[in-house]
Amino acid sequence: MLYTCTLNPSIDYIIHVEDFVEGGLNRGKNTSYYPGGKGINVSRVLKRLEVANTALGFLGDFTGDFIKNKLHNESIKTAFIEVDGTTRINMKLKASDETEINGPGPDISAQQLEALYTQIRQLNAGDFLVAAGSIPSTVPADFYVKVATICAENGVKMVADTSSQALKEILGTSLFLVKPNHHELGELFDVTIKTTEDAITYGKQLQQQGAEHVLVSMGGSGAVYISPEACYVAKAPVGTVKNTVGAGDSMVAGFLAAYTKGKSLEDTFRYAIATGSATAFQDDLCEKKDVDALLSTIEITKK
Ligand SMILES: Nc1ncnc2c1ncn2[C@@H]1O[C@H](COP(=O)(O)OP(=O)(O)OP(=O)(O)O)[C@@H](O)[C@H]1O
Ligand SMILES: O=P(O)(O)OC[C@@]1(O)O[C@H](CO)[C@@H](O)[C@@H]1O
Repeated sequence: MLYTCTLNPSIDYIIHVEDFVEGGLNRGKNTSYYPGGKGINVSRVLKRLEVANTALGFLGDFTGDFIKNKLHNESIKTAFIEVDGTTRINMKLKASDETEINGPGPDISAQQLEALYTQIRQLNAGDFLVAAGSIPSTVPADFYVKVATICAENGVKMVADTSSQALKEILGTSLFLVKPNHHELGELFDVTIKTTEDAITYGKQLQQQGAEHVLVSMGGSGAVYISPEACYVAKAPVGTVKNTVGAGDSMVAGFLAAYTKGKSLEDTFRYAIATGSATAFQDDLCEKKDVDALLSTIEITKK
């Protein structure tokens, strides 16, 4: 079974503003509301790629209900723990640049956190757990370390997509997949990643520290994949970019969908890139047909 865990879900409120003026009254043109948060994005894309999964994490109040209802409408199983505060609304402002304002999220009590650890302890060997996104300020900073330890003890394959600080802390435990973008990878080693060669060099160091599969995403420049067997590089397909929010999460979902369906590692990488880019070319997250349409355009080089 596949599970995702989002400690701090969000409604992503996307608003397009022409000629944005800081400090002035701006009138938005089109607006959309999507269930968001990194793990939830992974759940939604996995479902669209026909992979059943269950979304875990914390939700509260009317914004939490919105997210739960949307996920149920998409036939995604959920086992969220209810909290007293209000799940956040993250604003994604589309003007000449993309600006994001992510809220802090509701408080999580020690009992609510313990309830989540109990759920994670109940996962079985061979299950996958995608733990993704920021840690709310009321959750101890060692959350990912604890989850990685529980997963390692129980044979659960953990996928981590989080900040470079949280990633730094879990290195050394056995992880199935990590997917930093090139900025996060650079922060981890206090360097600037400029080229695919740099990404391979530092991605290999992540692998030596316990991550079986390492994907380094590089936005419109594509990605690098350090597999247990070889390194692969791919350019991103060319298209009209509409919304890159969730492109990285989609890449993780694409990787897991292909991997769990038994594709070769090279084809798994191809599917991951296609899924990330298919989302970048849509307003919402991609559908399977969008991914399939891009597959033949992706060239992979083995390094
Ligand atoms: N401008 C783009 N054009 C084509 N593909 C893109 C573009 N931006 C992102 N992608 C695709 O999505 C993948 C992941 O993108 P990116 O490196 O931006 O992830 P990220 O920083 O984790 O994103 P996020 O946190 O918003 O989910 C890329 O490897 C690429 O396949
Ligand atoms: O504040 P965090 O948890 O770091 O990131 C949250 C978020 O920006 O990440 C997703 C895109 O990856 C969005 O759906 C969501 O708004």
